[in-house]
Amino acid sequence: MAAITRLVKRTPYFPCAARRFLSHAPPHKERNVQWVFLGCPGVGKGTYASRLCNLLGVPHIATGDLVRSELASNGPLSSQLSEIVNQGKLVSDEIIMNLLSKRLADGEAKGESGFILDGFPRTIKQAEILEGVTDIDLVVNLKIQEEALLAKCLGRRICNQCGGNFNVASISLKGENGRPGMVMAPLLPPAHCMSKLVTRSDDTEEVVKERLRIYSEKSQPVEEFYRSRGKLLEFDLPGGIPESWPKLLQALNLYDYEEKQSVAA
Ligand SMILES: Nc1ncnc2c1ncn2[C@@H]1O[C@H](COP(=O)(O)OP(=O)(O)O)[C@@H](O)[C@H]1O
Repeated sequence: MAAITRLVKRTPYFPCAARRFLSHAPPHKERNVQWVFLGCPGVGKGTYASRLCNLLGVPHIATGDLVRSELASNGPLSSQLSEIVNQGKLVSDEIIMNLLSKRLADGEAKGESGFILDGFPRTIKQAEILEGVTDIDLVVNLKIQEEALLAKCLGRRICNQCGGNFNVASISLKGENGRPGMVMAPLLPPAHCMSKLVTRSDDTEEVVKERLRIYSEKSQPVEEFYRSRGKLLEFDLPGGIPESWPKLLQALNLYDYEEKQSVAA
């Protein structure tokens, strides 16, 4: 992680300069996982990435969270960011690299190692920068049927006290033309969060549609970037968390690992 932090700090967005630091990357076996989660808005990247981070003991670094906390800080970037995010557009690579660099440096100071990145990289340029500074072991591309994405974004609720993510959408898609049906039960908060639920300002129908459009234009090419490097694991979510979590662990060869962890706990 030290190498990526150093690099991002010194050369926020120049991939060529970034490559010079590659030799500082720690040897593969001596470090924790360095994974990336890709997927459309609403697919559940945050939910599954944060569960895996708890299991593996690595930080969950979501660039969307970094953007939202910068926004909430009312710092010099706040009004610019608020305009971009509320239109469903992407923040510039330069701003994202600076926010990420700061997050990595803070984590490094606390002794963090490894990571799961969620929502980054989102453009080919970001993927190239990342490739120039560190080795990504695996990229998980989460997918669900397109019809569910909008409903999942509109149903998303966040507890403004504990930060927990919930979803009030109840999704039921019929199977057709060989495609299986899918049921996703709402993910309801505990009673003490109920009165504190808020909706993200960019989770409106108009903005979600724009985010989905931008995903297919700017972020889908990132899937191909990793596919061509043999790093992409495609994972079709079969339903909600109860069905999907065990299958995801199997796909990642972590099923036994989770059992051992829960026995040890
Ligand atoms: N890697 C990134 N590059 C550019 N903008 C980003 C990036 N990550 C997050 N953002 C900004 O933050 C917003 C929210 O991101 P995120 O929470 O990942 O939402 P979602 O995946 O649900 O669209 C994005 O719409 C975008 O404006």
